[in-house]
Amino acid sequence: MYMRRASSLVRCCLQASTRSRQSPAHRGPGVLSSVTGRWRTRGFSSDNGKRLDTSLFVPVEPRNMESPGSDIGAELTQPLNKSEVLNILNKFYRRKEIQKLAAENGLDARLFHQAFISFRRYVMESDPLQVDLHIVLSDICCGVGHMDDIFPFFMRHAKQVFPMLDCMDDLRKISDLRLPPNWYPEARAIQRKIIFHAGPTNSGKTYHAIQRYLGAKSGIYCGPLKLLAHEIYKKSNDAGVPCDLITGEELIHVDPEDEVAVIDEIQMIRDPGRGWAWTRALLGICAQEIHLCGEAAAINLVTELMYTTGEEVEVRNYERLTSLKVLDNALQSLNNLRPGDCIVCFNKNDIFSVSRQIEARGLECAVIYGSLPPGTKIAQANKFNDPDDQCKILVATDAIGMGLNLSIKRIIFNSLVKPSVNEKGEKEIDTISTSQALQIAGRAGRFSSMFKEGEVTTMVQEDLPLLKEILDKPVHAIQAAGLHPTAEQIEMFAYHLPDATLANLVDIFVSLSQVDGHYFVCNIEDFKFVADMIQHIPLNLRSRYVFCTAPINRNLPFVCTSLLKFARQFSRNEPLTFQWICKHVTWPVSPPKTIKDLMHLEAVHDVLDLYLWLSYRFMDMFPDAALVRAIQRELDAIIQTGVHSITKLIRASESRTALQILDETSKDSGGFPDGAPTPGPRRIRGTKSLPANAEPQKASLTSRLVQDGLLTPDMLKQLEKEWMSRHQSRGNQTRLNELDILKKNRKKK
Ligand SMILES: Nc1ncnc2c1ncn2[C@@H]1O[C@H](COP(=O)(O)OP(=O)(O)OP(=O)(O)O)[C@@H](O)[C@H]1O
Ligand SMILES: [Mg+2]
Repeated sequence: MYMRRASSLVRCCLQASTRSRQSPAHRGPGVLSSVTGRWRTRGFSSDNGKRLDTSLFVPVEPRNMESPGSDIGAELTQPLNKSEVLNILNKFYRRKEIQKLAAENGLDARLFHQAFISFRRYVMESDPLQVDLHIVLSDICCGVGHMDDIFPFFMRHAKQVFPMLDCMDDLRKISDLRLPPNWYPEARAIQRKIIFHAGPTNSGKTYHAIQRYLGAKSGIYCGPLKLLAHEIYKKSNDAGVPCDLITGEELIHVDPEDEVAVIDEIQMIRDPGRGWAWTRALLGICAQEIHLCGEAAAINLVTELMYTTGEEVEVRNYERLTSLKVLDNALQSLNNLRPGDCIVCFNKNDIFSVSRQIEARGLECAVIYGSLPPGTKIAQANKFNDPDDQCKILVATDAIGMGLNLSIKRIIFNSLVKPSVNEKGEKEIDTISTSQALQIAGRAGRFSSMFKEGEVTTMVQEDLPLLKEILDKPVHAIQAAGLHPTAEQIEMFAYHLPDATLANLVDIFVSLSQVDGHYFVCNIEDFKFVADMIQHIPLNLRSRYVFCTAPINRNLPFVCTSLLKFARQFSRNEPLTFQWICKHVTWPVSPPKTIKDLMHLEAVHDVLDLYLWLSYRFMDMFPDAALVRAIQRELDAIIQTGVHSITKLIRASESRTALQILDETSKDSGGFPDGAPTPGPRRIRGTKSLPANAEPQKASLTSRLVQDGLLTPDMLKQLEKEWMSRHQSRGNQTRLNELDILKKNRKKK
């Protein structure tokens, strides 16, 4: 997220490259030597000690090499006996010397096998066979040649199947990420002053950096959360210093140099998914003064990185401005809530469930989670912050977890486990880190708020010792900064490997890449996901790369299919007009009636965000940004009213959910799994999720069964289990969410 002090919105359009590409295979096989001993190149287990994953090398269908016309080989020698040739080839494959030689030429066992299969097929199926190879095979059949003489031909073929064998040195050079500072010559051309504002949460780091930003002639602020960016945006405009707001993770290059740049929450540089954006900002921003704000754990790394740019770092340390106390008692019951409490959950379902229970106690609460539009988040935050508003409880995800200034007295962790994606791109569920816990806890007792002392605790007593343990752990110094291959690097890779898909290119890139100890390559799963999704759409590489870096949530099917449609329309060179996008999102939209409607509207908001993000990059093809921004604001307002009465939506969803799930269950299982109902209680008592006014004659089979008392709680549980296992594989996230809500509500009963 970037904020720029300038009067007009800054835009950037990446230029599409039209450079023609030529595959190494087109350059011809070169001169072959039949002296096998001379076929030595470097192996792949590589100079940097890192083993290349050759499973990423996707074989390419070899191009037709035989000369047209008559079978000159047969005329010069004799026709080949195919079964004899097959026998020779198989022996060739099994020879230890050949395997060793192949390995020395870059073919590990896997590649050797794949290349051989392809070579054998080529030899057996070519008619006529290349003259030189025909002669060599004929000599071997006659006992005047040696089997090893096949090797050069085999290697020539292998290089066609795996073109990267021929350009490993080039590929290694391109993917050498050991000097990232050199990627930003404009920034290297100026001497920047780096000031690091270090300290715990709520110590005034951002405040001091922003004071300088406000005083400068021009400036840029970069931060991790939309809500935080809005906070700064508002502060700036309130102070009479106009500024613009740009969202999206990509650093937008603009020509003029700024006087001041603020990069907030610099410790995010270690983030396995997004760290690269901080590295890029730190190394690439052209400003006379760069103000970094964040945890002291980043000081050493930043100082080391700045040695390589020749820039000195001035560290300013801050102390916490207010006290923060970890309580000895958990909240235990929502009956113990007090004004100024914020319950932090790590998934949306818990948000809905908790807010519903709070409302059932006659209390009003504000709700903030990541996928809400900024306007809605701000409205909810304002409502909670407003001393005259009766809404004094906040239920939020860690969307409030960094840098924000809210009127929170006490943070209550609903749980301490959070799903995340690790360095390898794998999903994990783990307890939150000390840094995350400190950041979230640090929202309590903000200096600027009415609560000058912060408190932190958990929902359940058993979690409290763990919270204390997490908070007491030292935050280790950050070791490495994230990197991401640039468009230029990928483009150079594509030049050498024109037949590889973009996802395959980045995989090979990451596998080959060399980084020094100060950096790591961020996980690229989201990038690859989009790359695979749009692979079949004809796009030039630059445009394809831009689409792949679009910040989308790949768990939202509507957003993913929208990106796909955008890319398709783009590839046809048909501008995505306002009418087109309205039709696509079926604008105008109705206010949400259920949580599912709300989620859909959030996804529509994301789609409009995507449009705007792409419009910065491709102005001509996404020409109606102003109009889209206008309907996005309207949509934000519609979502705001929905969230305002979120508990009503939850209630509506609950009653629908029960029937929907039961319907689904009956459809999927074809009625009862065992045929006859088991004996037991005749009625599910207090199942509030069934509508009281359901008409028996119109209700679904399952709801009638429930009403007739033929479905017992145990049977329902069993059905749910089966339904879950059937649907899990289909990734029907919304339904599962709804089911979760239902289950939690039943537990309450
Ligand atoms: N010297 C000051 N004068 C007035 N207000 C201040 C001062 N220092 C900090 N504040 C206010 O205190 C609050 C906390 O400060 P700030 O947001 O800068 O903390 P931080 O160290 O950046 O915290 P975090 O690590 O959570 O981002 C803000 O509302 C800020 O405006
Ligand atoms: Mg801050």
